[in-house]
Amino acid sequence: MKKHHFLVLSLPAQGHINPTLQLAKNLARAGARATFVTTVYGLKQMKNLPTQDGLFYSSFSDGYDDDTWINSNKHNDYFNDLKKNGRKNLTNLIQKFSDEGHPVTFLVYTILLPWVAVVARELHVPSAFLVIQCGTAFAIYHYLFNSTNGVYNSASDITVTPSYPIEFPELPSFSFNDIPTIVLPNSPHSSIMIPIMREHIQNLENDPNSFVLVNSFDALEEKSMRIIDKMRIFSVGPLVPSAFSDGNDPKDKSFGCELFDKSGKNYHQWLDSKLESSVVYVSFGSLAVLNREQKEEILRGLLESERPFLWVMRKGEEKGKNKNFEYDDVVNKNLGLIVPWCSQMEVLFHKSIGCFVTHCGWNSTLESMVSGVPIVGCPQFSDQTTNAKMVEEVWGIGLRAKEVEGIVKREELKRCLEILMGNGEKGEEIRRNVKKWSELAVEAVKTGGSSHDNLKKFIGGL
Ligand SMILES: O=c1ccn([C@@H]2O[C@H](COP(=O)(O)OP(=O)(O)O[C@H]3O[C@H](CO)[C@@H](O)[C@H](O)[C@H]3O)[C@@H](O)[C@H]2O)c(=O)[nH]1
Repeated sequence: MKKHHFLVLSLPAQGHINPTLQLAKNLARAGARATFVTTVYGLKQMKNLPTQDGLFYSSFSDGYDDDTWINSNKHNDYFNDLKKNGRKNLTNLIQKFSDEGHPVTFLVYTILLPWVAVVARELHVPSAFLVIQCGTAFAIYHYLFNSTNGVYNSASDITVTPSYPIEFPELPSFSFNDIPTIVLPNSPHSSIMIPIMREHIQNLENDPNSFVLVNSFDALEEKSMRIIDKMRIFSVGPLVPSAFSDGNDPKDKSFGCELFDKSGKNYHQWLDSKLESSVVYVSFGSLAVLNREQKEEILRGLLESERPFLWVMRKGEEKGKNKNFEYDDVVNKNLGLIVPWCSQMEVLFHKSIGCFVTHCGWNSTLESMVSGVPIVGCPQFSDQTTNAKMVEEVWGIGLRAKEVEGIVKREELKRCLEILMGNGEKGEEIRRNVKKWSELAVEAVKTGGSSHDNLKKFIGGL
């Protein structure tokens, strides 16, 4: 079999790096050469990178070598510069690899980098879009942007409102509230994301040398994947460290790159002191910022539900504009533990964890599923709304908390926790589903499982 050299590209956001780097590790483990590539600034932030045979790192300049795009409030300018600088600098990087005797044979790129497909086409290198959201979100993007009958298929108008709900065979209806917010007209991100998603779908339609890799698995989303014809799609997930999934590489215990400082607090010891399945784990990922009212309601709900909790509040979130937040009270009275960051996979696998209150970022959703922990979904933006719907209505592994004027109130949180962690029938049914999906997820990535075989087929067919 031809020895491939994959460049696997991601922007430096935690939720993007984790699955992308994991795919690079899996490709290297399958015998290929895999180079994980991000921006110059991003690579500088990535400390203690995992080492593995066949795994390498590199970077290209987006023109912002001393800062991160996430801090910039001029996202439109950033994405224009990224495209311009990225195309030129990635082309140079590919030439450099060729000069050094490691020609690039395949490009894999993530959601914010659609122009990589153009570089691939120009250089006659095949490429794949790695979908790091759920396959159903991708099916929705395809529905909206495909050039045959997509609502947004014309290059200009992004103010058109598609008619909702969207109906797909064998899936529940997707109303306005269930669609990834990034493609809703007038959402804060739509002026950037609608053109990006259109570009992705149309690049894939126009390039016979293109593939789609999805961080999902066949049993979980085959109905959604069936909606899209004429694309070569391989589900290769869940992309989580091997020690937590297929077990083939017990040393692979973490994604391997954390952009946030972990706590000095010993949350492991704290978790060890708690009863089995008694702790509520709360985290809203690496990007979402909750407003003060929402934090108060979650805090009240947790305290009133009288269950111990471990809450990830990224640095700065607990202070500043949230002055009245009773952070110190919680810490001083040892009611729960608030940490600025943690090893989420390890936490989810800890026997004391009984439930995950999450924004339903796709990584958190999959990680919770693999670990067998039921979910209270409190989606904030992007694909999180779609994920929360699937969690509740399709996979039955949790509940989507209901909002009142955009806020999940304390009573609602208490209600969800009581269902998921109490003794009622509904909770038992959800816990049974969680166990089922956890087993199926692990089965998919084990040798001979669908995702394992899909990756082999994908590499073997190139
Ligand atoms: O204390 C923490 C908190 C999080 N994580 C990890 O950080 C990642 C967070 O990813 P995700 O749950 O997907 O959330 P976001 O960081 O918000 O991810 C962005 O990217 C995802 C992938 O495209 C989207 O699904 C989300 O909506 C989008 O907000 C996960 O792997 C977690 O394990 C930690 O390791 N420690």
